[in-house]
This record gives sequence, C-alpha cells and structure tokens, in this order.
Amino acid sequence: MSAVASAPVAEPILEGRNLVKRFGGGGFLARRPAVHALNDVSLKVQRGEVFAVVGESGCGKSTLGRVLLDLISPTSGEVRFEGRSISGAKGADALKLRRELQIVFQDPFASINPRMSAGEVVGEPIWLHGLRPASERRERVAELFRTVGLRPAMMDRFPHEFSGGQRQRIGIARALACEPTLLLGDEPVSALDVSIQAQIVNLLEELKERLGLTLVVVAHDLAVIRHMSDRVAVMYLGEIVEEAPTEPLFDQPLHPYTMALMEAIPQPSPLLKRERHLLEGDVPNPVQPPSGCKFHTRCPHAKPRCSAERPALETADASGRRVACHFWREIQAAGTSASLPLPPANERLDRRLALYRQWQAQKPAAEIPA
Ligand SMILES: Nc1ncnc2c1ncn2[C@@H]1O[C@H](COP(=O)(O)OP(=O)(O)OP(=O)(O)O)[C@@H](O)[C@H]1O
Repeated sequence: MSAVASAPVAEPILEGRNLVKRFGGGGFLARRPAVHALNDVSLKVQRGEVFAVVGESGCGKSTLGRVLLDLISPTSGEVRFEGRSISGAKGADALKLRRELQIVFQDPFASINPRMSAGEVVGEPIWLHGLRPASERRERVAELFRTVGLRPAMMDRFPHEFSGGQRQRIGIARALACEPTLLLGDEPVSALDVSIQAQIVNLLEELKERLGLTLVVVAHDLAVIRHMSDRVAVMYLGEIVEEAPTEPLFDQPLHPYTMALMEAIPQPSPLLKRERHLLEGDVPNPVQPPSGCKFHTRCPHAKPRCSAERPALETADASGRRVACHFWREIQAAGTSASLPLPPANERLDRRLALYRQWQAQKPAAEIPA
C-alpha cells in the first residue's frame, strides 16, 4: 500500500487542457504556413496563488495568457474557469466571465482612446457592466484611484499627463473596476523603470491579499517572477517544459532550459560563471519547430532520442513539480552548476539582486501624493 496519504485536491480556479494555438495556415491565410504558438499546453491555477509563466520572447507566453482569458480562441483544447468550460459561454455567462477575468497589459493605454480622461478610462467598465448606478460611479472611480495609490483629483487628467508607473496604476484600477476574481498581468512591469517596477509589483501583491485575487503573471524577467510567484511554468516554443513551486525551481532547476535561464541571471561570484551553459543561438522558428524535444537544438545534454521523441511533462516529485526532459534524472545525477554550493554573496551584487532584496524589505508601495 502506498505510504502517501491522498490529500483532497482543490479544484483549480483556472485550467487549460491540451491547448493548441496555430496562427495562419488555414482559411484565407492558407498560403502562409501556420505559426505553432501553443502546442498541447495543460496547466492548473489554484485559487489565491500567483502563477507565473516565463520564457524567452516568442515562446508563447502572451498567446497562452490571451487563450486563458478567452481573448482569442484556441485552435483546440479547452479552458475551464471555476470548473466550467469558458469556450462555449454565451450571453450573460460570457459577460460575467469577461468581468471576472481581467488583464493588465504592459502599456494599459495602448488600446485606449487617448481622448478619454483617466477617470473615464477607469469608469468605462463600471458603465459597460452596469456595476453601479450612474449616481455612484464617480465616487466608485475615486475609490479605485485611492485603492491603487492615486489621488482622485487626477481623474480629469489625460493619459499623456501621467508617468509610466501612474499609467500602470490606472490600468490596474480599470481592471479592478470590473471586480475581478483573477487578474492576468502580461509583462505588467517590463516597460517601467526598475525603481517603479518594485512599487507596481508591491501594489499587485497588496491588492491580491486585500481583495483575495488570483494572479497569473506572464513575464520574461526572472527577478519579478521570483519575487512575486508561488508557482512557475517555464515555456519554450509553445510548450511547458517545467512547472514547479518557485523556490525549488530557482534552487534546483531540473530542465536544461530552465537551468540555462537561471544561469543567465548574473551571479554574485565569478566561480559560478565557469559552470554556465548560456543559451546559444535563437529560439527556432515556430513555423517549423524542431522534432521531438523542441529544445534539443540548443541543449548541451541532447542525445539522439531527444530529436526523435517528444518528452512527456511528467511529475517529478511530491510537490507536483513537472518536467519534460528524457534525461532530467541523469543530468541531475551528473551534477550541474545549479547544484554547486553558492559562495558567500559579497562583492558586485547585480542591480537586480539588490532590487530583489529591496522588494522584500519595502512594503507597501503607494504612489506619493503630489
Ligand atoms: N496574431 C498573430 N499572428 C501570427 N503570429 C502570431 C500572432 N501572435 C503571436 N504570434 C506568434 O506566435 C508566437 C508566440 O508569440 P507570443 O507573443 O505569444 O510570445 P511571447 O512569449 O509572449 O513573446 P513576447 O514576450 O515577445 O511577446 C510568436 O512566434 C509570434 O510571432
């Protein structure tokens, strides 16, 4: 008999099942070969957690985010929110989903009419979803401004009058206006100065706690991911190659791609540099992805089996960690730079590492009233 007790498994708030997304290659775009943006991606986001998706540019992070929020349809596969499929949702159900699943973009004003005032930007969803009587809307917008650390007096200003950090606060306020259950940040801080990034990250964390939100964060910045998230999915060319709780993932990455990503973070000692296997070459063309394991063309550990057979995303330990590599056990057994003991951190700490500490120490992060 198994010694492992079967603990009740909570139902995920959001689940992607075998998601595939191809762009082009069909309909009137049939002449163009299809871009394989997502290839059989399955994941579960638990209520109240911060789930991060990380990977190099073009690996499909944003596409996954959009498919999960039903902003674009998957070519095949299914997304479920609170146990129900969202693809078939119609009418009032679809509207409710639109409200409950909100996205914060890198530049929240990119797709918004620049002639709308900040107050109108934040208030529009309240009106669209009929969330407050007209007489209460202005006060609700003022409350949302305060919630994200902005003075309500700024409501009548226009987007160009705000700094990058303030614009992002307005984007967050607009998302909160919908009274969401889940917030997806698509590179929510990558356009901001490093010092402002920390404030926005702290604001998101604070809001998550205060409002009981679930956060999904799509980002390429590992410092942000490490600071914010409870679990991380690492994507490569449209597939999840590793998924794990944050600390084990950073302490002991199992997939060679995750190792390479981690090793690309500047280390506090030159000792580690000798062991690095930095990523060489570009991500292959997603129109014609490599056979088998898609990472085999850049993997320092690749063997013939890797180009012939796609590795399954298998469970690696009791924490539910998953990894898609034929040889992850052998690679771990052989030892990697990631398993070397860290020398005492002293000299020349990278700005990012310093920032990471600063983030840990600094809370909360409200905008200072001007
Ligand atoms: N609307 C589209 N039409 C055609 N191809 C697309 C479209 N959107 C994304 N792609 C392609 O799908 C692949 C995945 O793109 P995606 O934007 O999801 O990646 P990403 O990891 O978010 O990258 P980045 O961080 O640069 O945005 C890329 O090759 C991209 O060119």
